[in-house]
Amino acid sequence: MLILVLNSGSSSLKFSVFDSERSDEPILQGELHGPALDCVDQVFTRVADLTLDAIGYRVVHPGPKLDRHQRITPEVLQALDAASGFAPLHDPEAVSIIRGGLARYPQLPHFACFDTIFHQTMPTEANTYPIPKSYRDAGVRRYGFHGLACESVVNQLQQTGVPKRLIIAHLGSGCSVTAVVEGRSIDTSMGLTPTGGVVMGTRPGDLDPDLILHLIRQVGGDVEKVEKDLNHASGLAALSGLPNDMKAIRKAAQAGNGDAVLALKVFTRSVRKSIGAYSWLMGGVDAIAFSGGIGEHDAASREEILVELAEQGIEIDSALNNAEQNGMRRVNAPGSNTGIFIVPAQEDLMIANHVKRMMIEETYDDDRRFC
Ligand SMILES: Nc1ncnc2c1ncn2[C@@H]1O[C@H](COP(=O)(O)OP(=O)(O)O)[C@@H](O)[C@H]1O
Ligand SMILES: CC(=O)OP(=O)(O)O
Ligand SMILES: [Mg+2]
Repeated sequence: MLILVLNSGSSSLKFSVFDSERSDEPILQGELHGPALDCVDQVFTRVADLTLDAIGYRVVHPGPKLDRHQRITPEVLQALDAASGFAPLHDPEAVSIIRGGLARYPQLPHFACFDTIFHQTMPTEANTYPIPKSYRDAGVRRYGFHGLACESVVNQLQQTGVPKRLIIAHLGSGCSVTAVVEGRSIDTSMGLTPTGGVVMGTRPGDLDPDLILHLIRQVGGDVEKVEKDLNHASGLAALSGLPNDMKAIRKAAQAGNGDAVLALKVFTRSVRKSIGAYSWLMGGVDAIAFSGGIGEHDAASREEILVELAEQGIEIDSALNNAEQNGMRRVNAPGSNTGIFIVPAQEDLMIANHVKRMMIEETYDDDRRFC
């Protein structure tokens, strides 16, 4: 079964093709940057010779109504259009990519897999905001994102046994920290939207709520401008004055650029605070896993986030942390009570697995209908 997976993140369109009966390794994979529809056209050219069986799309925010990964129908598309305001950096592009896919491959089944599903195990006290009931009744709650990435981290850690109390720091263009107990999300830093939580590439993370009202007043009530500034022009990029690229920001900081140095300090401090809070919440932490472009590749961020925690039993091994390696690996010092892992996010494989499962379930349902 050949499954094309399209993962549109805030800074890239990643694509993979899996031969799902044969291997967990994709037969084709790539990453494109630029306008979503140009990127998706390039993907369709690259896969033109393949006989695809299905397409799976990553969608960040499904809105309040869709509560499972599912086949894309006109009703699902309508719900996703309505949800676009919840994730302005992600959903409009994902929906236009889906429409491009439906137009190019009308005969194929298309499936949407959501970032939120993994976090449905959060207890009510974790997903409830202390705001008036009328808002809560209209779907205003913590949803949590990067769920497919978190699911893939948990799956990969199964090789060595999933630690009971795990914290996942998914640090990519968007960044989040998730507390996981026995493989299930119990709390996560992103909230109603993927703009909240820890500091990110172009997003600020959590802010004083009245700060946002203050900004809106400051620009004469122009909500769209503030929304754009908070999603596209904040975070590491705003503080450093550089593009949203950790490699460039690190290089500038090493060359003595004070704004870049401050940006990195604000970023690593916010992730460290979030890890600390979840460790306290769980009564301790057995393992910390870093994933995402920064989490996987930026050794300095990992080191800065976990510096001087040896007394708390959390100690990174500098040589292991700086070793040029790929794949899942353990980088804690031998004496560290807490395991420290680098785990590549495999959102694409999770989507392919869900698509395969949904296709099998649909066949089974069809069989039953024929009985
Ligand atoms: N080798 C590297 N060293 C440091 N940072 C890296 C490296 N590779 C990627 N990154 C950073 O990872 C971030 C993008 O993460 P990624 O997970 O790919 O993004 P997306 O959220 O779009 O999926 C960028 O800040 C990028 O600079
Ligand atoms: C939810 C989110 O922020 O995703 P990404 O990191 O891919 O932009
Ligand atoms: Mg991503």
